Amino acid sequence: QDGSATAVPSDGVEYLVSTSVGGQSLNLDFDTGSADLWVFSSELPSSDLSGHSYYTSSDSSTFQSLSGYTWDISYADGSGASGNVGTDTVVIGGTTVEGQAVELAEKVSSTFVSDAADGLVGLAFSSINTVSPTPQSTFFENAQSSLDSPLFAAYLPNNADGAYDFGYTDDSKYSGDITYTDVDSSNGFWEYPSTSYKVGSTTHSQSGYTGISDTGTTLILMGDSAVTAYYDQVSGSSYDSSQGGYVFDCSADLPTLSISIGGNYATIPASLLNFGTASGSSCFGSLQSVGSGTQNIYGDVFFNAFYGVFDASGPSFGFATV
Ligand SMILES: O=C(CCCl)NNC1=[NH+]CCN1
Repeated sequence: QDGSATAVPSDGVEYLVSTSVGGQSLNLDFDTGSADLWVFSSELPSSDLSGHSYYTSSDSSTFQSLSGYTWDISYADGSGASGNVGTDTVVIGGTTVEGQAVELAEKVSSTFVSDAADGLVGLAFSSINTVSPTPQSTFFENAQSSLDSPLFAAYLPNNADGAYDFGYTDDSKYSGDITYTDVDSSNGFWEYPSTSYKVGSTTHSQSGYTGISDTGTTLILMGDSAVTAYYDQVSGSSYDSSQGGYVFDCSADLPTLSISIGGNYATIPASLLNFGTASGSSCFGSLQSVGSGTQNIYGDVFFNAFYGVFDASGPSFGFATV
């Protein structure tokens, strides 16, 4: 059954979706860059639970334990969590999955304790699900057969309520056409070639690079050559290790950044490339370094500008202007 769930921006870092797990409501972070559905649970130390809603399996009449199953995930930003596993009924918007693998946290890293999310819904491919001894399917994979089309879409406008649509694309949320590109899911991500970019109107190549569409990452993370090329065009910008990235004067005139998605450019407006005040009159850039490797990560700032369509037939990824 198709449906749409509201995604609420939370302290500018993520978008949370109210989700029912065994009849218990939790605010979860939908993450197209990972494939585990995990929740804060009553098995955590009580000191980790303050400020969070959490799942208590013994309060759910539909919970079934998966005896001996465990999970342990580490994210690219260094955060992580681990615990045990069961199944329960999960409802998101109008879409229900019975027997969904629900990963109960027994441990979470400090970032999650201080973060608003009560857990994550992984929407990447189950080839990277961390459950042992048997990787589990994602909510989307389990829901696919009940959807009109095997796709979901992310609508995450800047500083405003957005949505995740399941089973259909909603043309009231974008303008123009949706441009699709083939996805290579061999690494478990919604990944595609991303071999060039533009800083303003100047084109640069980044041969061999790919991009990953990742709603679980906040910023746009690219290779150091692209980041350097961009901030070379922002007078007064600098890398400030104490702030953890590139900063510039808040009055700086920023160029646009166009990223290639398959063979097509998506242009991020300059306004979205200023992530906001770092300290005093210095502002933090929405473009930062991904570090090593050739996989760029296109996070929520990308989705602030583009409606993103994740289509399992193909698979393919599509984008359209918000
Ligand atoms: O871990 C990544 C990067 C995958 Cl390429 N994204 N997902 C996520 N969830 C929490 C922090 N980051």
